[in-house]
Amino acid sequence: MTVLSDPAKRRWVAWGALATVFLLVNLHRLSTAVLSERLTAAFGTSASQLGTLHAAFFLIYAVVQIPVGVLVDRIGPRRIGSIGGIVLSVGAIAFALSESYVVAFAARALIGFGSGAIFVSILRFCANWYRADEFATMTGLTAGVAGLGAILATTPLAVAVDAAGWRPTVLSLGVVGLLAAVAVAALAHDSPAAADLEPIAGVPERATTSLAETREHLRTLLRDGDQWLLSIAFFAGNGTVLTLIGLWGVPYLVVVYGLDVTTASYFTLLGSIGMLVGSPAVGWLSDRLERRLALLSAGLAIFAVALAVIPAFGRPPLPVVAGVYFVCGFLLGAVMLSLSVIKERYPASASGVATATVNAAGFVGGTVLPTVLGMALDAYRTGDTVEGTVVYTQFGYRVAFGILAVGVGVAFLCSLALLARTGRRGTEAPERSLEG
Ligand SMILES: N[C@@H](Cc1c[nH]cn1)C(=O)NCC(=O)O
Repeated sequence: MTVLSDPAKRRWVAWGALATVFLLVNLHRLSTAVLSERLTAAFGTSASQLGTLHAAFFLIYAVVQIPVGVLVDRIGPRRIGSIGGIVLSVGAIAFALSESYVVAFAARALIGFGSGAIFVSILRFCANWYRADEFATMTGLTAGVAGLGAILATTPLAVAVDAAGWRPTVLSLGVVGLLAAVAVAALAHDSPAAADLEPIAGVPERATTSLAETREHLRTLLRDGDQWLLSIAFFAGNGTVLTLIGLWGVPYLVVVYGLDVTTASYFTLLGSIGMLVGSPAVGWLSDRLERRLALLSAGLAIFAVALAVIPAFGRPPLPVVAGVYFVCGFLLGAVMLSLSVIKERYPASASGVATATVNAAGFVGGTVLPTVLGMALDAYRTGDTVEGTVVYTQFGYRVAFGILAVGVGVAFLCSLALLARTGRRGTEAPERSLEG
């Protein structure tokens, strides 16, 4: 048997193609920090226009999650994943060639639109090609790819942009994306049977989902208390990491510790490294221990306590801050278990829409929390700027990080409520549940 005809090997090649597209998603979504000066020079953007360009991606990404989940269940991850890859790559090419802010904005929106299709397609692909007790590992590995993308979007992207210019760099990413999307179409069939391969032991063949079934799944999800608890936990956990690593983690260090932006960004890099290692590690542990909710709860408890160190002390020693950033990135791995929990609460035919619903909440968190923190910090402006960063008082940052710590604390309480509800119900999940 060759790599392509052995289903146990073929799934890794196909996952690799999907993961390559997801790596590009993460590079694009976090690229604005490195590109900011060039974009300002190219389009004459103001700070708020640049912020809008960046935020538009996250908003569109969150909005398309549930429709993508529905489509992935009905049409399959191969078509939706490859179309998403093509759309985001065309968006990247258009962005690289754009001559005005309006065109650049539309192109960036297109990148967000196509990108929104990728992660949920990968999860549905994994549900169709991997056993239930491999799902958290695969989700964690995929989330680890996001950590790698976050790392590549820093110094490596800056080096490439310095060497080749921003337009050729983004153009090249677009071309690589097109090739990866073609690889997805060629390799990532919806199931082993769809690829004319033998079934994989322990992986049932999935039927496609009818429109009536999809409607019923959506109705059930809307009324499902477990879904809301998981979505709140994911809103706070995922939103906090996006806020810390993506926005406010650097200005806090610049203003409160007087670090320069480059040194401060090493700390957020530690957070991304935490994400890269923590997501696969926690996913793997969850599959080995056959525990989801207990690990989600323990992870959220440590996450909340670690984060609370900053508001509690205001200016803890720098190695402690480094540890906090790393731990927050690492424990995103525990937060990602929410997706395995919701998948196992629903029949296989709903795995796309179920995971998409919770993932959407995480990206609403990534859109709302940075703004909430910005509003809180605005109440504590000093009127000065350091290295182009607006200065807020140390107390302002204590309030801001306090909001995040309380949010993750609420997520922890949600996980406890889920544990209690699950304990009361016993093992009732329609699909195989790893936890009673
Ligand atoms: N690991 C997350 C992405 C992330 C980065 N910072 C905070 N969250 C992930 O993979 N999420 C799923 C997705 O759709 O990107």
